[in-house]
Amino acid sequence: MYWENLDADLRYWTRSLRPVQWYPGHIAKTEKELKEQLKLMDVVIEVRDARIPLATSHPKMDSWLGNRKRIIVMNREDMVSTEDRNAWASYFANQGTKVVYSNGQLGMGTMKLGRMAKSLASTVNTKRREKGLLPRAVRAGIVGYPNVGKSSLINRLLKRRMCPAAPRPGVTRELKWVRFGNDLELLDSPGILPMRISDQTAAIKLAICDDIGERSYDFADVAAILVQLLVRHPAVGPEAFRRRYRLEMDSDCGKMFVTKLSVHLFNGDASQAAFRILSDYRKGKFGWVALERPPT
Ligand SMILES: Nc1nc2c(ncn2[C@@H]2O[C@H](COP(=O)(O)OP(=O)(O)OP(=O)(O)O)[C@@H](O)[C@H]2O)c(=O)[nH]1
Repeated sequence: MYWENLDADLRYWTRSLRPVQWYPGHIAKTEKELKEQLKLMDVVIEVRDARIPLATSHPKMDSWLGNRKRIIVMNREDMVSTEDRNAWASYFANQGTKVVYSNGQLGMGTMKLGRMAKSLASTVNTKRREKGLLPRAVRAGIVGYPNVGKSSLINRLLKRRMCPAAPRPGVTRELKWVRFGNDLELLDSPGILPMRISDQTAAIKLAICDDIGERSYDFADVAAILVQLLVRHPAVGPEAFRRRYRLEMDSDCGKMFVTKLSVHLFNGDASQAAFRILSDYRKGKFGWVALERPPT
């Protein structure tokens, strides 16, 4: 029931909030360049946040890819439960989509990703050989929303720090080619986002998961929605809040809880209370739970 009602609830809760919008100049520039560069790719590696695989899928990606081969990387696999992971694995398997689960921080999944990219693109060199040409390195483009872990994955694949990785969105500013052995070339790119996020439920999830610039949203609004999501979540519930903050939930209204916590711990500063709740979710203090399950 929880997952079936979630989107309708979210739409209802977000309808009166200030829209979350974030489209910094470097993202606009990237989108243009990336569209050109994608034409050169043999395979595209699309990195998503495993907690919100739908909200981190770009609406234009399918049309940019055409019939180019694609691998979906579900990064931050450590931040979801086994049930979440299994649900998405069978969803993608049913669609026939190639998926790799990974942890960009520890490097899990990166070897498999490298192997899969090379094998998916092996036809490139078969064709070249037929034409009497020498083989060339396979070109793989790594694309995805800001902060989902693209640079971390590349650094892990290469086993060295080639691309700056940081715990905030918008760090990678330029497209950058890096070589992986003799047979794979990777293109790291800054995060991309739609110019207008038409679906505000997706925008709120991006804010909760720290995949969008902090200045684009109001902490207290976003934390209030997160509380409402978690209180209803079968694996979290009000008890988790009571234990963590030693505070009773008087209702399932998130805004009221944020206010109560602010009085209890932060001299009435709602923004600080909201930030605490958001960072506790991001650190897994309510357990590792995804915010999306596959559509049924
Ligand atoms: N827990 C966890 N953290 C991760 C994982 N992958 C990356 N991170 C962290 O997430 C943050 C963002 O990672 P980056 O690699 O900078 O993300 P990016 O997609 O290149 O970001 P932009 O440069 O904004 O496009 C860093 O603090 C990483 O350490 C993961 O699988 N699990």
